[in-house]
This record gives sequence, C-alpha cells and structure tokens, in this order.
Amino acid sequence: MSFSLDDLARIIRTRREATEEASYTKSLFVAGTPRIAKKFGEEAVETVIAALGEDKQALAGEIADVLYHLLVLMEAREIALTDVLAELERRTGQSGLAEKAARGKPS
Ligand SMILES: N=c1c2ncn([C@@H]3O[C@H](COP(=O)(O)OP(=O)(O)OP(=O)(O)O)[C@@H](O)[C@H]3O)c2ncn1[C@@H]1O[C@H](COP(=O)(O)O)[C@@H](O)[C@H]1O
Repeated sequence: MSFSLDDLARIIRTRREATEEASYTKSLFVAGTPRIAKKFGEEAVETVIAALGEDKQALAGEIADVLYHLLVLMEAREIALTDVLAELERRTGQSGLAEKAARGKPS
C-alpha cells in the first residue's frame, strides 16, 4: 500500500478548482471553515462512539472520515501537513510525560 496522507492532501488541494456539483470537498470549501470544523467535530464524536464498540472495521471507517475532514480543515486554514509533521518530529525529542511535567513551571 503506497497511498499516504500526503496523497490525500494533494487530492483535496486539487478540489479547490472543482465545482460544488462535482466535488464534496469543494462544497466544504465553499461552505467555509465553521462548516468544515463542525463536520470534523461530528466525525470525531462518531469515532469516539465507534471506539467504544467492538466493530474495528467501523472504527477504521470513522477514523478515515476524521482524517479526511481534518485534512480539508488544514487546507482551508492553509496549514501544511509538513508543518504538522515537523511539529510532531520536534516532539520526538521529549516524552509526553516530560513535556507535561515541564509545562507551567516558572522559568
Ligand atoms: N476521503 C474522502 C471522504 N471521506 C468521507 N467523505 C465524505 O464525507 C461525507 C461524510 O459526511 P456524513 O457521513 O456526515 O454524510 P452526509 O450526511 O452526506 O454529510 P453532510 O450532508 O452532513 O455534509 C460523505 O459525503 C463522504 O462521502 C469523503 N469525501 C471525499 N474523500 C476523498 O476526497 C476525494 C475527492 O472527493 P470529492 O471532493 O467529492 O471529489 C475522494 O476521491 C476521496 O479520496
């Protein structure tokens, strides 16, 4: 399997040039960030519900919906996947617990 989130982000970007009639993604761009953020939130809640159930295939489907809507949201707000990955890479230098412990400490 060679398909990546980067490939999906690219497909989503191309839909900026599509028509609303031909593209669900374009219809989200036209509706704007509040609508996209709401869809992302709905899909996240559906993922939470699926995570509490036994059906792993259904959960994978909800996670796919979340990732797609997150990438649409990122494109709408011009957040590049590479920038998010750079932030995640930066965080690999420290464990989550160490980062949490360092938070809010007076310098
Ligand atoms: N991965 C996805 C993807 N995942 C989910 N969805 C859509 O997200 C929507 C999910 O919304 P819901 O389940 O809430 O269903 P709904 O009631 O139809 O949605 P609303 O009316 O509330 O907006 C559905 O219309 C799905 O088809 C996606 N739509 C597009 N993609 C990818 O984006 C590409 C471009 O799609 P278009 O922009 O439609 O050409 C596709 O080839 C896919 O690769």
